[in-house]
Amino acid sequence: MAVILDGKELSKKIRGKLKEEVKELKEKAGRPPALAVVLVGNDPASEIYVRNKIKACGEVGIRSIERRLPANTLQEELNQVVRELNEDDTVDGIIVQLPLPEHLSCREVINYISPEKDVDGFHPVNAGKCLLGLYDEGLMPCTPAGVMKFFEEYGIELQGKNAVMVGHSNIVGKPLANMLLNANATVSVCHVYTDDLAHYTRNADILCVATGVPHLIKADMVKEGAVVIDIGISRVNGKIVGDVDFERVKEKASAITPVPGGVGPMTITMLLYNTVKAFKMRMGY
Ligand SMILES: Nc1nc(=O)c2c([nH]1)NC[C@@H]1CN(c3ccc(C(=O)N[C@@H](CCC(=O)O)C(=O)O)cc3)C=[N+]21
Ligand SMILES: [Mg+2]
Repeated sequence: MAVILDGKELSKKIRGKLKEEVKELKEKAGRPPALAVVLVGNDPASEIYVRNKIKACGEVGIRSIERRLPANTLQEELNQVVRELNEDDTVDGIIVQLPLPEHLSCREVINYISPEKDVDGFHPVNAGKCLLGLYDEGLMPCTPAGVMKFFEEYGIELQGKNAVMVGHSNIVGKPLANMLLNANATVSVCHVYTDDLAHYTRNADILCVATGVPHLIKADMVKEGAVVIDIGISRVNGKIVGDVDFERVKEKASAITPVPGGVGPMTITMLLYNTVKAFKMRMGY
């Protein structure tokens, strides 16, 4: 049976350390690190995610600012809100909760976020630093960074391993594939158009899946002893499920992340981590 990679437990450990650090930083700077969350419209899932992020900030002592805008906000108005947050010296991190209403461009607003406050790591400047492996010089996207923390924490070797990334989104698949490559894994990137997906996944020592297709990965698609990272999150009949058939795959894998309780909590933990990092970089600490 596989080792369960526990994102709640690892989050607790990292958040505990962050809380201590925030306390010291607050004394030194005379103010705490601050995260601004911009939420456009009232998508119920986004409301929950934003609430969870704000709660997590409170738990480690990060100040949070919620900027709520109506669903019919114009692009120019949204861009303007970001510009104001860029100029506010007491704000260290800015995120614009996705997805945005149809008429708004996320690419356009992300380009307005000052790269040093881009705690989602979505700005092209941070994407470039991620590509180059300049992790310390910028802010890395939270979900891929959280996955890399699992490998670190559990001593999972990447060098020379066959790593397969299923999913090629800009926020997860591409940056995570790139981080695995920077760690000297041999990386294949697959996606919904891949012919014979199982051919790739069966050869994976490290299998990362971020497609949003519930239970796409069945046990017969997984190599004995593989490390399986499930980054999918869907709701099926009111139940949260990942992209991996957890119950069967866990019998075959050597390590696996559950959904919920795996990558999800680590995403929020890395958002807190990035906010503290942005604060330190901005203060010159
Ligand atoms: N600008 C922006 N940045 C994001 O990082 C971002 C976003 N927009 N839009 C939505 C997605 C999704 N996302 C998740 C974060 C945590 C959990 C999480 O903590 N999940 C829990 C379960 C939560 C539940 O019960 O629904 C878990 O997996 O255990 C899930 C999903 C961040 N996103
Ligand atoms: Mg076994």
